[in-house]
Amino acid sequence: MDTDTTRPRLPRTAALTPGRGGQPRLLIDAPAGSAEIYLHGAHLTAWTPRGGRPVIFTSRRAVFDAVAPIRGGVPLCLPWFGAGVSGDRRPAHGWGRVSPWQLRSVEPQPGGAVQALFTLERDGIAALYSVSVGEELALTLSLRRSADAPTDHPVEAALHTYLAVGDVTAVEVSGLDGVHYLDKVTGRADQVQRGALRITGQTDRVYASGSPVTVSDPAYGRRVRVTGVRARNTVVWNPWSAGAAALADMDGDEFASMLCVESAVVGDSATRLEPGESVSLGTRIAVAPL
Ligand SMILES: O=P(O)(O)OC[C@H]1O[C@H](O)[C@H](O)[C@@H](O)[C@@H]1O
Repeated sequence: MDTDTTRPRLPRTAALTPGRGGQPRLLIDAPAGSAEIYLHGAHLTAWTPRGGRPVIFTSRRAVFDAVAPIRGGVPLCLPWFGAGVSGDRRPAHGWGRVSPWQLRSVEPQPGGAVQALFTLERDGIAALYSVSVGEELALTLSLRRSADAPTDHPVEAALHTYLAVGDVTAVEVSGLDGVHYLDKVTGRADQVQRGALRITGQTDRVYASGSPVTVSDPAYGRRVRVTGVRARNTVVWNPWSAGAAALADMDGDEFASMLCVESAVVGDSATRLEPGESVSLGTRIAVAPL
């Protein structure tokens, strides 16, 4: 008899098994799509719509030791992004991606999807993360400051999605024309995107828009659409060869097969939560032929 009361009942389309490094991960094999989510960071490392090819990039050098953040997939950045608004917060991108989350439920959804819910409570913040795996991937993160917690730093969050692309130098990123952005590579604020974005070098930009962004990928013959939900920012990141070479958990050539398009609420959009208040942020990812 299963006496583990912390483990929810799973439908036949899901299994909780040891993954890489022996780390616990949820496998979902729904009629409309499959996915893999590690409890460490509630970190989704794979999503494939039924009959399609994988949409999410995870580095072949990613570390699965329940300590380091996982390189690739969808790191959850919370309750701050990078070093936070104050610029001195550690660990980078907050504690969400390096904490063990609890799996609360896994339920079949209409249309052949499966939804998994994860929770985490720390430092006066209760986080709820919903992952809906189907023909589309829908991720929703809610953060609530506990009623008795003192008001703290402004809250930032990002769904730091690593998209798998056939050749990053050939992709075109549309949906950002005319949007203001902070260029973190040059340090220049208040830049304006003109036309579609092409990736021709190290790219690290925080755009002031959460509207849909489309990555057209001729090498894979597909368009991947990332739609922010209540996102006020979109971060676009590629480390390029030199940046990837400097990362211990990414091979130098892997920069060419990924592009991060992150629905976010960061920087000037950070929210100061009063005790009992909450904020939520989502992203929806869908694929269509080119
Ligand atoms: O190396 P990580 O801590 O995972 O961060 C990877 C990247 O995340 C975001 O996209 C930031 O905008 C970048 O500045 C950062 O380099």
